[in-house]
Amino acid sequence: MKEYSLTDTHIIELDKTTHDIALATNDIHVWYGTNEAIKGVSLAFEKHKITSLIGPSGCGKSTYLRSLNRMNDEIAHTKVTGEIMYQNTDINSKQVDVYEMRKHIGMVFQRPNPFSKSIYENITFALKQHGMKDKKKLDEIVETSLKQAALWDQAKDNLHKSALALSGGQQQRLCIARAIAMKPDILLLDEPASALDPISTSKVEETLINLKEDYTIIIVTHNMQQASRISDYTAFFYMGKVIEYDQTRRIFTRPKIQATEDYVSGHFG
Ligand SMILES: Nc1ncnc2c1ncn2[C@@H]1O[C@H](COP(=O)(O)OP(=O)(O)OP(=O)(O)O)[C@@H](O)[C@H]1O
Repeated sequence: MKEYSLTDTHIIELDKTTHDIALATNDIHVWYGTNEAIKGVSLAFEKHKITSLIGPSGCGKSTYLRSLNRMNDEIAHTKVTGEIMYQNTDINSKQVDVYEMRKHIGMVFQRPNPFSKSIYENITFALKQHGMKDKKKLDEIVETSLKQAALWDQAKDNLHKSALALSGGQQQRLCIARAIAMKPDILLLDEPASALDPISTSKVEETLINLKEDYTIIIVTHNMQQASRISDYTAFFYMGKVIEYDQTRRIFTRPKIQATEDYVSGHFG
C-alpha cells in the first residue's frame, strides 16, 4: 500500500473566540503496551455540531473516541497522555470522578447492547443507580428520551416488554435513548449504524441530525456517505494521527491533502 506523509497535514483551528467549543483534546497519545495507537491528536469539537472521525481500519479512530470519556481506562496496559478539556477541566486528570464525567459525556457502541430488561428499565436503570426515585419524573424522562431517539411511537405501548424483542435498529435507538436519558452534553458514537440495515441506518441518521439541537455529537464511521450526509466537521485519521480536519463539505469536495482525497474517493482503506 502507498505510504503517505504523517507531517503533511491540514487541521482547522476552532478556537474559543470564534466558536463555541464543547470539548478539546490537546496532544493526546494512547499506548496499548508498547504500541502507540494515537500519536498526538489535538482537535476541538464545536457545540451542537456533528463531527465524523473517518480513516482506514486500525488508524486509531475508536481508540481516540474511547479516550474522550476515558473508556480506555477499562483496558489493561493502556496509557493515555495529553489533555481532554471539558468545561475548563482536564477529564484525563486523576482527580476526575469518571462515573460523574460519563454522565456528561455519554457513549453508544457499535452493536446495540440493551440490557436484558424492559424498555422502561433500560432507560431508568442508570438514573435509579444515581438515586432518582420519583416515578413521575422517571416516566417523563422515559418519554422524552424515547421521543428524542425517535422510538416513542413504536415503544409507547410496549414499555414494560423486553427490549430484546425490538429490531436491531430500534435497539440501537433505545441505546441512544438510554444515553440521552442521563442528559449528557456530548454523545460519542462508535459506528452506531454499522450492524444495521439501510432503513434502520437512515432512521439512526435522522435521529442524530435531530439530536444535534441539544447535544454535541462525535461519531466514528466507515461509511463515507454517512459522514457526508450527517456531519458538519470531519477528521481524517491515518496511522494514529489526524491528517486533515475541516468542514465536511470541504473534506469531501476539496480536501487539501492527497491521503484524504484518496481515502474519501475509495482508493484505499
Ligand atoms: N484493546 C486493545 N488492545 C490492544 N491493542 C488495541 C486495542 N484496541 C485497538 N488496539 C490497536 O490500536 C490500533 C488502533 O485500533 P482502533 O480500533 O482504535 O482503530 P480503528 O481506526 O477504530 O479501526 P477500525 O476501523 O478497524 O475499527 C490498532 O493497531 C489496534 O490493533
